[in-house]
Amino acid sequence: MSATDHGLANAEALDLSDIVDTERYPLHRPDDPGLLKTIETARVHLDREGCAVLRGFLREDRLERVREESARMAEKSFYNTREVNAYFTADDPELPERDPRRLFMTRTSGFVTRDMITADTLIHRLYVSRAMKLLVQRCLGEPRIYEYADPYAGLVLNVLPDGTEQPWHYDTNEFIVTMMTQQSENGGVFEYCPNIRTPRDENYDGVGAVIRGERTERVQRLDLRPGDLQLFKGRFSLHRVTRVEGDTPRLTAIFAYSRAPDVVGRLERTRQLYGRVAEQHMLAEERREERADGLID
Ligand SMILES: O=C(O)CCC(=O)C(=O)O
Ligand SMILES: [Fe+2]
Repeated sequence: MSATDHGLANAEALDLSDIVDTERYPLHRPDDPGLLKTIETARVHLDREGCAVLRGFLREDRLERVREESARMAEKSFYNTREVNAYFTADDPELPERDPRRLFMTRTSGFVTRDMITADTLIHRLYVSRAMKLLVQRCLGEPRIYEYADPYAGLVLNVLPDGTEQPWHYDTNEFIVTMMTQQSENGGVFEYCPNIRTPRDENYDGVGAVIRGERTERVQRLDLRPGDLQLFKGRFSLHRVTRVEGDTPRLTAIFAYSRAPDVVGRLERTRQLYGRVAEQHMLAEERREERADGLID
């Protein structure tokens, strides 16, 4: 045990061998040929279809602990249910009924936020560690990535109990890193349509067909298991988590990193997702408003 290995979240940690399967993913040896190959493969998959999975990232003998920790935290989850389309926009009665902007689905988001995830949990230790950030930035081909400055959103546990789902949507951030910590008995499958839209073409016909269930050949189903690490670029790939069935909630840790430092979520979005806001959200919003008024910058 090194001087800095105190069993708490440690931003300098390079050796994660008590959490990560370092036989398979030797993060503490950045130039290991096997690791270089893993990173190269992840980059190819991310470029081609916006998704890469590092199977069995977590040590097998840590699966039960991470499951227990997250199941305990899940009891503190805040839930919010609303009707949304894939773009999170309001209904527009001027558009034809078949337009995907008019297809509304029930979304229940359940989240445990970073401030409720203690520094001794495995997911918190992973999130802040240097080794994890290095791995993610190398897989994405980014020069550097940062933790969110947001006191809630940087690390969250997503909770999907019986009967809930995450309907078809795009993400607003460039990429997310996730790790399932508890699988549901049935359902809860991650499905995605690689690059179904591009910056120049929304492809409303294709998107509408997928949402209505008419074009299943475009849909890829990912057999995710607890302990797998998933990297996903969700700006252009429509995706969902199918309805969970059974008494065991589907639990997923979401590790949010950004290309720029100091990212703080919007005030109203934060209130909607997590049911409350912190001082940082209010301050960040004031600064944004000042900038919009042209008073600073
Ligand atoms: O839980 C997952 O596997 C994906 C979640 C997701 O799509 C999101 O949080 O935007
Ligand atoms: Fe998403």
